[in-house]
Amino acid sequence: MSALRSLPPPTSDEARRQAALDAYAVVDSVPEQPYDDIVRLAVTLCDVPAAAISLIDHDRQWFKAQIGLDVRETARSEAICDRAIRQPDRMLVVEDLHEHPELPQPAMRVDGDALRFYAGVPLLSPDGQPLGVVCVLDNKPRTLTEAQREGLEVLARQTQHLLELRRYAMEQRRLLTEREAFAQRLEDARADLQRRHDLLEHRATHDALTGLLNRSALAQLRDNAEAMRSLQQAPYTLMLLDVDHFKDVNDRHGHLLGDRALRAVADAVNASIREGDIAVRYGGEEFLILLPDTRLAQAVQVAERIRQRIAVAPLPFTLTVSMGLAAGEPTRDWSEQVFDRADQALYRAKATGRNRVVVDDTPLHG
Ligand SMILES: Nc1nc2c(ncn2[C@@H]2O[C@H](COP(=O)(O)OP(=O)(O)OP(=O)(O)O)[C@@H](O)[C@H]2O)c(=O)[nH]1
Repeated sequence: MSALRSLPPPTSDEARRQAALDAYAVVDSVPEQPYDDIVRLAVTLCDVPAAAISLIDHDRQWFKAQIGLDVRETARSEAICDRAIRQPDRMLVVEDLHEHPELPQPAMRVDGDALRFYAGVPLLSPDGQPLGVVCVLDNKPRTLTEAQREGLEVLARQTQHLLELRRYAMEQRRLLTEREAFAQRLEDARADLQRRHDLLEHRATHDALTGLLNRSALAQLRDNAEAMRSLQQAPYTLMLLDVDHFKDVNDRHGHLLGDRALRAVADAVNASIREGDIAVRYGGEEFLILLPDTRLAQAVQVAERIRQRIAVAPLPFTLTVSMGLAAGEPTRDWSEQVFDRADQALYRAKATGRNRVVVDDTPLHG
């Protein structure tokens, strides 16, 4: 039985049909067991030597699964399946192809012989676009029983389900990838924000010229529980360092070299102190260095190292500094009294000739 004379022309909106097929990304995919099982069932059900799931892709038909055929694809022009999708709501049955010279006579062989019998049920997308066909084929004329027709229609519906599952899984993967990309963008933005925050915080607490802590960071020291604990548990030393005749350095060598000299002081300080010590650019050419858990005698050695490093700093002139040191008691606040004593020591270092380290009341070097 066939209804060939009433077949409509090729589907008018081929672009939409092709787009519907493309959405499954199934053409040229690897063989898959569930589709192979369907053609195996079709062969058994209809008692034929060949069956296929054919998808009409541009100018070819491509078999997602097939049994009994000698090719994996053919030109669309010789595909009876292409005729079948022109009446998407019905099964196309050609009982004997020899009686229909108006139909393509495919070159492919069915179990070694020319194709004679064809029955195909169109596969539709949910919005009714014909994608291809589940078909059974034989190399001799024949017909299908009602039960076989119904069974073939069931297999076509199962194939459609498989295709929908495939599209659903792809969509899920796409959404997952999108979500991961979004989460990554969020994480990047968070990290960027953190970097900016860190940078701002660094700028707010560090001196731009020397990279040492600035005075406002020193003011925040009282809020730093760890730093305060170390000052409250062991003797510490406070040092004040002031560059000698720095006004002359600027006047004679210019501000740029003056800046370089301040960086050289910072380098010398950094190279002489240990982790946990606190170095602050306290004013223009004044530096404050806090050495937790350090007795005065040790601190004097550190101060001497700083002074000597500065004396040999790679500058086009000799730079000297004066330093005043005072001991801090763990039970006492480090601020006013200790600072005042260190300041007085510094004053004495200046007054007694500069380029020296003075401890509280006693000049140790000069
Ligand atoms: N190049 C440069 N100079 C600075 C900076 N901050 C402060 N100064 C200069 O440091 C000089 C400090 O001079 P004074 O306070 O008179 O002290 P001094 O010349 O070092 O003399 P003594 O401390 O008595 O040895 C001033 O000329 C300031 O302009 C800075 O960031 N860069």
